[in-house]
Amino acid sequence: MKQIIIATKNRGKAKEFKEFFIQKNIEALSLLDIEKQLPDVDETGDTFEENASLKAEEISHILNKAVLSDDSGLVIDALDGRPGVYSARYAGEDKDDEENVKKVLKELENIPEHDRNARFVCVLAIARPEGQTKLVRGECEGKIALFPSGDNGFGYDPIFIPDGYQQTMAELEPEEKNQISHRKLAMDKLDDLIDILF
Ligand SMILES: O=c1nc[nH]c2c1ncn2[C@H]1C[C@H](O)[C@@H](COP(=O)(O)OP(=O)(O)OP(=O)(O)O)O1
Ligand SMILES: [Mg+2]
Repeated sequence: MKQIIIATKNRGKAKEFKEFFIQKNIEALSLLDIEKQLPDVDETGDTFEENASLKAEEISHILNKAVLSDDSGLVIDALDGRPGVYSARYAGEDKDDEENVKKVLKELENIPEHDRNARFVCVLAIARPEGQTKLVRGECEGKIALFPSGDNGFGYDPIFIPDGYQQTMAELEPEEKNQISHRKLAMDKLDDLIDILF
């Protein structure tokens, strides 16, 4: 089977990519599956595109192979777009999904339902030892719930209600999330580019 490397150390993302790629008969290996010790890439960019490029390019350079990376996060209108590119470290560098969720809910404490619009954003980058990095973006619109519910998924899933649904992403079955998510929408745009990985 063909294999691709996903430049991520996030277990939740890695699981979703394995599911997406297995449907294309491709095995997705994350940095958690690789013996070689790889650095945590500094995500110093101001945009998802910059950070996705940084991660893909650094890991591609070290492994001397084409790799795919994912930079993603939650953009909340009432918070002027925060946590945005800071989503993973919103409550501090020792990131913890639960603390991040708590901080967002606290900041939205007095915000009524109609002002809780948000979107999940996912930018995927393909970097190769030679050739320009390619980027695609997917977005999933929704609202921030008043309190967390559900045990599926990861990150901010327990507080994100996608448009058209009454449940949070964490209450959806993984298969349902994977049909509507920002990551799925970005994956769909990757289809035309995927051959450059091999
Ligand atoms: O589908 C999602 N459902 C819920 N939350 C999500 C999702 N997608 C991204 N998120 C949140 C998790 C994390 O707080 C941030 C990503 O940060 P981001 O730097 O891209 O990933 P990360 O540091 O966890 O792993 P890595 O950089 O190794 O890929 O957005
Ligand atoms: Mg990260």
